[in-house]
Amino acid sequence: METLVIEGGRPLAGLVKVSPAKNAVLPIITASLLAESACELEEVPALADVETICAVIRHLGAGVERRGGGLVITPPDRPATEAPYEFVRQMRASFLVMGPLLARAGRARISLPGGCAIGTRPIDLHLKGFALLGAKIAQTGGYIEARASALTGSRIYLDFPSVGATENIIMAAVLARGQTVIENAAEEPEVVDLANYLNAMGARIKGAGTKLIRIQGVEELHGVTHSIIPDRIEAGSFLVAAAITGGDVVVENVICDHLKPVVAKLQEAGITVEERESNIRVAGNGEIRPVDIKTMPYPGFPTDMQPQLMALMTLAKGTSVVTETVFENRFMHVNELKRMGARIKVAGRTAVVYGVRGLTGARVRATDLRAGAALVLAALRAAGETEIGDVHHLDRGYENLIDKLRSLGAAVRREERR
Ligand SMILES: CC(=O)N[C@H]1[C@@H](OP(=O)(O)OP(=O)(O)OC[C@H]2O[C@@H](n3ccc(=O)[nH]c3=O)[C@H](O)[C@@H]2O)O[C@H](CO)[C@@H](O)[C@@H]1O
Ligand SMILES: C=C(OP(=O)(O)O)C(=O)O
Repeated sequence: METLVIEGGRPLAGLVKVSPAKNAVLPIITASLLAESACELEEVPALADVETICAVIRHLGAGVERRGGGLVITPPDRPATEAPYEFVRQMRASFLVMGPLLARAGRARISLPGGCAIGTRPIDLHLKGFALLGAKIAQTGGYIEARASALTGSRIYLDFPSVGATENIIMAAVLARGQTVIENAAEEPEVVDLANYLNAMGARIKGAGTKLIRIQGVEELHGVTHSIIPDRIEAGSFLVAAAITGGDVVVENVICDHLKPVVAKLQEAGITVEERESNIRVAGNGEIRPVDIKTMPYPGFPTDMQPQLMALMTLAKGTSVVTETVFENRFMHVNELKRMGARIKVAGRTAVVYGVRGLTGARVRATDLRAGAALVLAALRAAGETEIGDVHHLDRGYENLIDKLRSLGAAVRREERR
């Protein structure tokens, strides 16, 4: 088993550059299937999830080529229409090919994504949207099959502002006949980046970034060159790394607006945060005040930063309450943090974190991507050595994590251990 071994207790210092956003690049890669000609993405992070989505669209007939740090995607004239279990099992976001395939090929057969460590994660809202656009949906043998001879614009109200459903419906609707209106749409910056990409390709999407998105269908889309927004969750994770170690770090390549809820919580916790045009400096002074956190859809506090903030709160001077409203089971990191000396009690969707004076290194296991990030953060501050198992989860979403942490002075290495 591959593990990360971290010798804690070193304040991080220096400058770290954030990579392009995983959650923006994945739908953008699938949206490239909608174009009639090649698309170029200027900088694409080397992440396991990016490899997976590229394998999916290659399987569908697209050409995908690395060019420098970017990707050139040549969409197929007639895409294959099936995304098998092997891909969707590896990564749920593979389901984001369904919208483009319905739009381009009029049919799609995609393996039903299962639940995962953070929740059951149904796809009912995606399917409701496709059905309202005129698709016939059936489920057989663990696959969702959707067919539509022609999609027609419709009014779609989402019961919850699901990021994936908003993106998948946008991608299905851009080539539909007439107008689609998505109400209670997700407002996440990654939805906006996808809409900007599609609009540059010739789509007519208005209102992305608000709760009401209007899409006027067009005949066809053409290839473009696009640059992906910075990863706000990677950025937030480094901000917490500086805070938890009492370090002084400049996090470069950020859009400050996207980080408002995270920065606000760090400031409330007594951490010095200086926001500049494209970077944020964080200086921890060793003392962390307790803060309460409630995860919400954007612009609320992001669920993808909840485990990392909880790691910080384990060392606060007092008690914090963390409420997870987006996913029903996103507390798998709690027991692992407890192995390092944290005091946390969970009741339903609420965790009460009683700050302790210090954490100690231990053998722990990453159960998912952000749970893994929380353990890395705790380990950076803990006394002694922490060994984090199942690091493949971190490879999904943190590009060059070890090099970036080392450049800030962390003692971290990757090892094969039993
Ligand atoms: C690749 C990607 O971008 N992943 C992000 C995306 O995931 P993802 O797009 O899967 O997250 P959603 O916004 O769809 O999910 C939010 C909530 O809605 C529920 N739901 C969703 C769809 C549906 O059809 N029915 C339903 O009930 C989910 O179970 C969950 O409880 O947004 C999440 C919420 O910000 C982030 O944590 C993920 O990092
Ligand atoms: C939950 C996450 O990703 P995914 O939706 O791909 O599981 C994440 O990035 O934290």
